[in-house]
Amino acid sequence: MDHTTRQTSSSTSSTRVVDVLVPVALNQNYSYRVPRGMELKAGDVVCVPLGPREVVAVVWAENANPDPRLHNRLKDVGEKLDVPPLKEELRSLVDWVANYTLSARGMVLRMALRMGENLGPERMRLGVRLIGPAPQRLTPARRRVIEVLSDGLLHGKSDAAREAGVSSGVIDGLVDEGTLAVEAMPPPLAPPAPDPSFAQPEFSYQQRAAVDMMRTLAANGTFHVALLDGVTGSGKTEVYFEAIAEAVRRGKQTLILMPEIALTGQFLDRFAQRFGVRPLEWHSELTPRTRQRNWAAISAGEAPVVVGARSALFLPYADLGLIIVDEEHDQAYKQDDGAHYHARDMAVVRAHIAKIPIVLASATPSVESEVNARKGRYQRVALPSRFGGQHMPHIEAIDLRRAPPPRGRFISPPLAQQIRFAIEKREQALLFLNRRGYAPLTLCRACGHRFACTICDAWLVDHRFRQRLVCHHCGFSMPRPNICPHCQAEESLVAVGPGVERLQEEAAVLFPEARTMVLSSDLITSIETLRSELNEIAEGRVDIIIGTQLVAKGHNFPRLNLVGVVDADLGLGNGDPRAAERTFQLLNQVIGRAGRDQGRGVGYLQTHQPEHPVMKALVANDREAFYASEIDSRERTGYPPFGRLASLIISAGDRPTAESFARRLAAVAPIDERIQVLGPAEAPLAVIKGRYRFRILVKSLRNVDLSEYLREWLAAGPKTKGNLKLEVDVDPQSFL
Ligand SMILES: Nc1ncnc2c1ncn2[C@@H]1O[C@H](COP(=O)(O)OP(=O)(O)OP(=O)(O)O)[C@@H](O)[C@H]1O
Ligand SMILES: [Zn+2]
Repeated sequence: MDHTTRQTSSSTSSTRVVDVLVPVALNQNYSYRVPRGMELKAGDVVCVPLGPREVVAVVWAENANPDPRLHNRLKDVGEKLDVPPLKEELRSLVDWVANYTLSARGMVLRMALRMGENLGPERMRLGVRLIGPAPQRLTPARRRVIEVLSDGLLHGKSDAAREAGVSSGVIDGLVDEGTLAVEAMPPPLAPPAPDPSFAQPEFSYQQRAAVDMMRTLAANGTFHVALLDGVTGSGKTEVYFEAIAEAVRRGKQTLILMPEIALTGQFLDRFAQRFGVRPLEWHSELTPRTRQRNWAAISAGEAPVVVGARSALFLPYADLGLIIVDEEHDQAYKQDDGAHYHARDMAVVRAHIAKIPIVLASATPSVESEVNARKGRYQRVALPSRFGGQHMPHIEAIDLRRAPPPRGRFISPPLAQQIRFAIEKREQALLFLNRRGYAPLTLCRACGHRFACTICDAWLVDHRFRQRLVCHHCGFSMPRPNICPHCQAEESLVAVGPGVERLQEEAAVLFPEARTMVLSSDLITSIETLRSELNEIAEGRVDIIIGTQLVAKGHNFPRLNLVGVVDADLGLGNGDPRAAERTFQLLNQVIGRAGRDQGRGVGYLQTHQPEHPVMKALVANDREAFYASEIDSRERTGYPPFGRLASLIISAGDRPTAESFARRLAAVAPIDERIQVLGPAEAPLAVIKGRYRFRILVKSLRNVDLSEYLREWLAAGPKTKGNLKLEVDVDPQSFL
């Protein structure tokens, strides 16, 4: 951002007052006087004093009737920043999301203002150029530098040092000798815009119909929701690229939301193959400087296509014309700390406010989107078969009651046999287990002592690679002791149950010649290393991939034909109303990694309940059966989308305080026959980080304004004091 041209306040103030929203945990606007000579309108980004600090904030409205008695106590707007104003469309979104989720408006605004305002101006980059003869004392290092610069062009100073393999001191020495000259580097050129005609693929007959719908939707440019519902490997990405191409042709910006940044690596390359350049990225791993540049490019309209994680939804696009939500069913779209919002749902809201089209893409749509498509509220764009004549994977259940693995092992004999065949055919196998670490529980064989977190209601998970026992809820960790702390027995501790690290150990014993790789979010050191590991897999340099849900979605590994789900029952039966949906989606996604390129994909589900409707639907490749039964049961029980839910989570440093507050709150819930208030009940995760937790579940008919009901209730209810905390989660995804 360029701060060089800005208007600063003059000492004399007019009587004009504006209402400003500051990005802190506050709901209301603050009034500020407008210094004489400063032009301000709604949406302008300003600096204002807030207590002892100056904060970047946004003018929300003119205050036509300021209270004259307050006038002398108001502070002046400090300065107006030279950035484009936040458009009406984005301000409405901030208000809408805050109102719906009961979050402070300032906290929602904050997501739009991640512009890196405290970084200061960019440092000028210095370059060097060869201008004079070689010096008398010509060391090998100096010779290498001269060689690198022999083209006579300006090279970045640090680039030149790196290329020549020397320290910057060697370069400075050559500058002193008059061999090289230092010059300022010109500012980096903006990357070229994506070229919509760069490399358009040939589409199959089935894809062509979908592509036509995508182009029409993007060309019409009005609010419209399409559900791009295509089986894994059907070419959804290629198809929605055509909507993007159309938006680019029309000079509009596109936002592509992805549930996880882990997925974006291969995606960036595929995008570049289609459009000639990579899109701009937006996620939490960007360096502050890149974030600053990208924010500026997005708000100036210089970024035609942005791919990002959920927070990218709140950026100030100059001219947004299309939103794509990839893997729309993914629960990672729900943010559960700070403002609780669902990025897919809020993306539909943004599209509606901005009057632009939106595409929700998935092989296993959420039940909500599926119902919307069935009712005709969303347009279904279907790709029912895979691209290039590839078959859908064949799925079989392995009944663990009949074919159990040997004691202390987790891979059943039939699955081991299939992995062996795959390796012999020089194909890859993926073992999927959604459990990080080595073992979910450690206990003492002598006294039965189980290692639990001291401040959470959770077992400590054994992480052998890090050699620690770790709490997955608060991050507490300790070395794995040699002696039981309870009975002092030696060598008595045993790992119970599998995690991905333990599976790798088992795979190494079963298939000693195979190259294995574990992929799990806790083992990722940086997004770059993850991307290179995923590349290694794609290039076939790994035989057995062992992974958590990190590998389940979106990836394209050409040599992978076998997927073994080690514990298909893991996500079922935990009391979560969405357990069946989640399990169906996740297993469908992970098995969908198989057989995408050549050969037939197969998936094996190790399960204790092969007769469960989810397993039966997967084995029969009958998604209709799954949706029919799930939709029917939601309708009967009044669960979303046929009814609405909200959670109130009350926590405190001690149990009685949390419980009594929760009871008092529940007692004053307004009576409404359309609404049920369930609880309070102790949360399934009763203690996290030393905080005792209770939950109240609110369930209503579909047509009730649940947010408004909650607001009235909370306004009348007891106030939180001390370390009591009340969190509101509208449309909860987690019930823990
Ligand atoms: N028209 C096409 N021409 C060439 N290749 C294509 C075409 N359509 C799809 N493909 C290729 O088929 C593979 C699967 O496509 P893609 O990844 O878009 O499917 P998808 O539906 O997004 O899958 P998933 O839901 O499993 O992530 C990719 O390698 C893609 O490049
Ligand atoms: Zn803990």
